[in-house]
Amino acid sequence: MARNRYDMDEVLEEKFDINQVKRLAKYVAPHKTKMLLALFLMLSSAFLSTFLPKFLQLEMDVYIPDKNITGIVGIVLLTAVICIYLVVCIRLKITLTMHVGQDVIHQLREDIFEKLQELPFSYYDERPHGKIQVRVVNYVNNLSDILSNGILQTITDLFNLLFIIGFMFYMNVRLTLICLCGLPFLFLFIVLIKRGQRRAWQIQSNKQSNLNAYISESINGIRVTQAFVREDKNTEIFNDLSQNYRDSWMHASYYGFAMGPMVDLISTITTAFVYVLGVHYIIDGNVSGVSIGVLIAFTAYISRFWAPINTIASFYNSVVTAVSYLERIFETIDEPVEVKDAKDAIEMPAIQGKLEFEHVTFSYEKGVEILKDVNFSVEPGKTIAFVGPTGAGKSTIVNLISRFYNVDSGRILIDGVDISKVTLRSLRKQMGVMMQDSFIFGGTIMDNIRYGNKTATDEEVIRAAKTVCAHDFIMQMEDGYQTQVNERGSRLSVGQRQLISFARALLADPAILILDEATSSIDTETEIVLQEGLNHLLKGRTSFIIAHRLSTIQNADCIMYISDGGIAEAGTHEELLQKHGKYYELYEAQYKSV
Ligand SMILES: Nc1ncnc2c1ncn2[C@@H]1O[C@H](COP(=O)(O)OP(=O)(O)OP(=O)(O)O)[C@@H](O)[C@H]1O
Repeated sequence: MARNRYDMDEVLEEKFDINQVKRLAKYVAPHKTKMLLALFLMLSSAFLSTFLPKFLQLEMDVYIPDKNITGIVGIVLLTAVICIYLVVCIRLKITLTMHVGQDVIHQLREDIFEKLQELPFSYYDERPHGKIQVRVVNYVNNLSDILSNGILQTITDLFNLLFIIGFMFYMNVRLTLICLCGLPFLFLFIVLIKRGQRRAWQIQSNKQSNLNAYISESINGIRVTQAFVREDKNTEIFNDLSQNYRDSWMHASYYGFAMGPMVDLISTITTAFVYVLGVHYIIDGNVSGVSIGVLIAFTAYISRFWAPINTIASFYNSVVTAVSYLERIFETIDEPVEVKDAKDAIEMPAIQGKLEFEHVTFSYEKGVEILKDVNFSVEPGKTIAFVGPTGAGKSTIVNLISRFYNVDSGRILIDGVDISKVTLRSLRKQMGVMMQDSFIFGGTIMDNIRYGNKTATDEEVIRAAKTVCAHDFIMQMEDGYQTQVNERGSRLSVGQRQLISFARALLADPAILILDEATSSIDTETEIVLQEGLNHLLKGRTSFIIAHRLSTIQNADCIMYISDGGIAEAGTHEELLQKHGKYYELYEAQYKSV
């Protein structure tokens, strides 16, 4: 898939796919008891309420002319009981549907988040994070309305409509047929606007996604923005995106807005016809069975007839809107996980630490090979350093060891086992990875270090922190290890964040340790002390260290110089210096610059 940006719309599905709605129905299915109860309440109240105009007609045509006080009081009492029942039903129904709606939304959100947890790096490489967020939060929230109320209300309204049509036929067939004449016009209108309406809502969801992507990007990059005084330009971009969102929303809403007036227009015309013909029939002398009472009751039914049609039409609008969100939600849930356990994947046995790259070729994007036919072998317990120019592929190699990406061809073996044949969990559990981006999560420093080893005791956490020389600065903070830090660790220096991530990687007690620029922002003095602790700790573990500062890796068992998609040179520090090759040049350049 081509990479997406905040100003690029995502590809839209062509056809309205009813399966999206069916899938949503599956989420509702586990709540069928509550839904059925709510449906019963709604149907029973709908059924009972259809009697009210009939009672009115009886009063007008029979009990009042006959001065039948008992009849009048009876009808009033019955009406009151029905009204109380209706009120109770409505309250109960709202509570039930609200619960179901929110439970379904919760489940959808859980599923989408669970999926996001397993999607590989490549998924996140391809799109702005704001576009992912919008699916989990906004799109799912937008379903709330249809789920909480829409489905049941529509079913009820359909039944309501049937009851009302039944009563209308019972009261007068001719007037009912006149009334029904309006419906084909409404259907025709719906068919005519359907395509445009759907597209409009899809576009609106895209614009919302773009806006969200830009907000997220702007928040993450706010420091750079302010440093480069780009606030005005960013506000301009934001305004454009926001304006696009607004316009697309308005455009899509017009379709919905058009529906109401259309129903009103058709209902007004048909009601006018009913009045004209009704009065005509009354004047004609009740030949068609139309009395004044019948006409009054009938017009009451007409207003009840169009009300559910209006709700059904607006439900239809909501479904069209919801499908444009559902497409995106289910697209994420269905996203194929490229990096996943093979069907017959085995558990990775306890790692001894031998690692082999056999003819490994890898590209992030088709046709752009970053690693070409890479071969090397590492014995257990050895420390390997990768050095080389920026963008050469050092991080890529270590990312492949943890299988964050699949290789295009070739194999990576640990202790002779192809890592694509073992479960990701059993593989990664035995690795400690410290990436370039020392991400800090919101919470305490203790939680952050314990992130990869939930069962580690406080003492173990402190020991890891001491090993990486983080203990002193942590103890200087107001609450020591219990000090709260924000997401990304905004109150910590970059070096402090690195030390915390370092401690986190060590605490996992990994058989294979990967340190990608682990100490790049740490002062030289601390680094020397850290190095001592580290040397002790690296004993017995296979470790891969990426470093630009060559002083950090001089003691490595093997240094590999990565360039041009492969290993240009490999050997110990001394061997490579004697070679007078690229490593030598790099070392000389650094040495001279000191
Ligand atoms: N997620 C990605 N999608 C596409 N290309 C990528 C991605 N990550 C890295 N690359 C490209 O792959 C190449 C190797 O990147 P890599 O991060 O492995 O380099 P590196 O040697 O670790 O660089 P540095 O020393 O700057 O960290 C670079 O040209 C980079 O542009």
